[in-house]
Amino acid sequence: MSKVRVYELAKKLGISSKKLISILEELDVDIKNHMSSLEDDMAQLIMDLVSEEKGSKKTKNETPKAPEPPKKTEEVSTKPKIQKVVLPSKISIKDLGNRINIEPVKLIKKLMDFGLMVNINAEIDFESAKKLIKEFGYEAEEEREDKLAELEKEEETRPEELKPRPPVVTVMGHVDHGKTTLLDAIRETNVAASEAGGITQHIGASQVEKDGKTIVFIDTPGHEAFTALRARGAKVTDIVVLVVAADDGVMPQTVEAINHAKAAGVPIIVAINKIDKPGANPERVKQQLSEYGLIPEEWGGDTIFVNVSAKNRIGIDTLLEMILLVAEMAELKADYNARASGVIIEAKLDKGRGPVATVLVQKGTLKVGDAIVAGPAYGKVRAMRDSRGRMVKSATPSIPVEVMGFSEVPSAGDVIRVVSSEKEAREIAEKYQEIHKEKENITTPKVSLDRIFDRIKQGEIKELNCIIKADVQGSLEALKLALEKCSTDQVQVKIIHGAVGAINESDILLASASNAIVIGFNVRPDSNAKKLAEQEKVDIRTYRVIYDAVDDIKAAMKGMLEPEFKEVILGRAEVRALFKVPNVGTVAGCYVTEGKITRNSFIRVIRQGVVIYEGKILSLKRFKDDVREVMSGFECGIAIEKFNDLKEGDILEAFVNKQVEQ
Ligand SMILES: Nc1nc2c(ncn2[C@@H]2O[C@H](COP(=O)(O)OP(=O)(O)OP(=O)(O)O)[C@@H](O)[C@H]2O)c(=O)[nH]1
Repeated sequence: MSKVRVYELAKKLGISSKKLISILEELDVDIKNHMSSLEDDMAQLIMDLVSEEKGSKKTKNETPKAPEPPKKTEEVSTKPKIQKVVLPSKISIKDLGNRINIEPVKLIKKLMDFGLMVNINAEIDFESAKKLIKEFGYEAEEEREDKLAELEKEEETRPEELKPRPPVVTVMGHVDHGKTTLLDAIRETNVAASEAGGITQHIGASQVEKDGKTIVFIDTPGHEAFTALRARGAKVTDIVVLVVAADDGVMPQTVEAINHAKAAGVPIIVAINKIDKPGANPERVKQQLSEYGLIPEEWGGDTIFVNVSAKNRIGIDTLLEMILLVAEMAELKADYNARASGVIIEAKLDKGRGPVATVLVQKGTLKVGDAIVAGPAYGKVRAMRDSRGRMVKSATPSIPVEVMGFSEVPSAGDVIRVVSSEKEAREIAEKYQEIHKEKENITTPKVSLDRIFDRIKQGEIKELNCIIKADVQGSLEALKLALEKCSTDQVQVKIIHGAVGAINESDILLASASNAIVIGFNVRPDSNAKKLAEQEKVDIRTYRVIYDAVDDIKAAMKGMLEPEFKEVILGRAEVRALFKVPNVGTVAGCYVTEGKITRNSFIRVIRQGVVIYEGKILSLKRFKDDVREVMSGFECGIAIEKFNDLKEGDILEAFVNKQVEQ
């Protein structure tokens, strides 16, 4: 089939262009109108889908969920038996259909129910394939050629072999509250006299000793780095030290850090810093933190607070003692004799030494000479250095080491494993590369409001995690309460983070790591957050009325979310100058930074991430002429109906509401 226009295809299929356009929009196909051309394979897919739909309407007796009869059965049985199939770690929809003798179009439709839009040649991973064919009465087993799966199986814990391991600590807190100074203070006070003058190596994590016990600190402070690793599936940190400056108190990033640590289920120790300062008020910090559930022991809570001055090296010893205490209570243990594995904390290409990576061993003992694999990188441990720069021959659980000998630079968050030979390491790395090089790598969709109901039904979701960002504290509190009240017996709505301000990258990372949706009330995502959300497949919903948000959540939980209108963002422009024009009002001289602005679009005025007005365009001009649209890279004059309070630097977001056909 050659290229075909939308209206031609609609005619061929005997449906209206409007209906076809809505199908295409469902499939995320980028089309402008009924004159747009479609690629061959897309046209073919639509034809298959529509004819399948028509077919299934005719044959009413067919129950699509019933298991297909097994292809070949040795014995004749009356009950449909669950068929086992062996599948590779990646398979195309087409091949999968062939293997289980089910038309690929049926598989595509089922995937659409799961929220995945794919074409017939798209490859899905084993887990997705397994879930998919389960719907058709098949059970999938992964092909044994996947050595990683074997290794993972082998990694099952042997409780009798577990021995205590050192805690791994991440320092978090608001900007300038003293995270870096505190880490420096900890490292310096720990350098033994004999080593004085010895330079601490920054390899990504540092090891310090206290009373003969070891504590490991992650060198990059902050909750972003912590949650980024977590979003990649790596759980590294055992304890969070939350630094709060005694003269400044709880600030927005203090709250972010608390919520990121809580979402990860990691215990928090509070270090009230800068107690040397004249304005220091540790009691006020305790009071403030108690509002976030961090209640000091003397007030009947179970959070440990330590007063410190990172600058004057006061309280550091006590802090270390408290870390050891919390670690002891957490009973951190690992099997020192298991096959070694760990997480890459940091990696780089060193001019002289080639790829080097800092590894935090989590299990077993990593030794020089071990064959290793981490994502696409493999090799043999040539040499290892500890955080003091000393060459070491082995590294036990929790101990950070810089490893040399990788074929290429692995990524932070990759799991490193020891395997039996370098050959095996190479094979596993090649397999990994093969799987990951395809662009159409399907990641499991995170929670999306549209698909909530399906996932509730499948028992996948018991808690609906939400992150709320709002323009003011009052609306934040109101929305929190209103949403929490939406909880039902089956699903609990849980607000894992709420704050005032624009939706930022850290919110998206937290959502990704915790499978949460992000709700913006009168605020918008900044552009980095928007990009990251697309990449991480995080669902962002923005509202201007609390009841709309509540209605949507309720409807999604009942499987009745039927948005009548879908908002489509056309573009953004930045206000660069303002002019007062008689009979018109304020005209903003703008520069279109993204997409386009059209005369009939709606405009949203955003100031520092907060939506301050929504309305219609009154006039759109290029020089003296009224124009229908202005593309990105051009300047224009915009006046907004009934709104004159524009300021330089405001962002004007143009959008239209498209009706979604039911
Ligand atoms: N008086 C006093 N000043 C301190 C103390 N700790 C840190 N500071 C100062 O506070 C400022 C910020 O400290 P940093 O350690 O850079 O803070 P940070 O939290 O790492 O900051 P970011 O990395 O920017 O987030 C620096 O000027 C420090 O010298 C302290 O205990 N007392």
